[in-house]
Amino acid sequence: MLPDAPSTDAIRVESLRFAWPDHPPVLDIDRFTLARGEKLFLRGPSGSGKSTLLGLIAGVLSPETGTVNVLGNDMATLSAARRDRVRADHLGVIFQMFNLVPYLSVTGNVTLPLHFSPARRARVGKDTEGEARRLLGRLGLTDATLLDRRVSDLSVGQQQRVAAARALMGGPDIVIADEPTSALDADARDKFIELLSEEAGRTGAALLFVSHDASLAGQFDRAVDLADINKVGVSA
Ligand SMILES: Nc1ncnc2c1ncn2[C@@H]1O[C@H](COP(=O)(O)OP(=O)(O)OP(=O)(O)O)[C@@H](O)[C@H]1O
Repeated sequence: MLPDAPSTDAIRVESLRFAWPDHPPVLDIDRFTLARGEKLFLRGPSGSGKSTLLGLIAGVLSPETGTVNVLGNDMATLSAARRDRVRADHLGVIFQMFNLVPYLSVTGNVTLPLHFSPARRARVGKDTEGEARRLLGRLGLTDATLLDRRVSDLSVGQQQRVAAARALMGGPDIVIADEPTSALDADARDKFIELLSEEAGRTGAALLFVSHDASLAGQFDRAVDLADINKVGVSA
């Protein structure tokens, strides 16, 4: 695979419009950027289009008009295979509902991205289970007896740490977190963001953290309100 074109932006969205089929527009954004290595907080109320924007950035949705550029790649013009490759090699996503594979162990879930990305596997080296243990430890899951347990047996807070370790596995350039802290109390939430941010910083990954909770903004380099960049108003 050819290297991605150099770009100072990790994500650059320009003149983006998107509507779900048979619905009024959800997003109309002139410009939105995430710099490489930047830790950005994106706030917006429920239903304002945050997950939709993340779907466009990840290339699972296509804009009606405009461009979504990820690490120099215009996602809409890539072949489906190339888009999958950009996603697998460069993006680590913590989903709202975690999307862990329930029948796999903790280690099996954390090492999963390596099966889809030779680039990420190469960055980790041979000891993939050791790296899974290290990441889980850094995120506060230090109990070694958990590693072989099915993720469905874990608490929500523990599952969240597994999801974060999976996103960070193999040093992606961009870590995207879609409202992953709503199940946690304030102390656990702040600690989780601190650890996630530290670990992303260690590898120079950019962090895009999305939430409705404005009180989290102080933990990031920069905060953006979706309402300030999206020309489609929220009626709710
Ligand atoms: N698959 C879909 N088909 C049709 N409409 C959708 C679909 N997914 C989301 N929407 C609509 O798009 C709008 C934005 O939803 P989205 O999930 O992006 O918001 P959000 O800000 O992430 O909300 P939340 O914080 O509750 O997750 C909502 O009006 C929603 O009903």
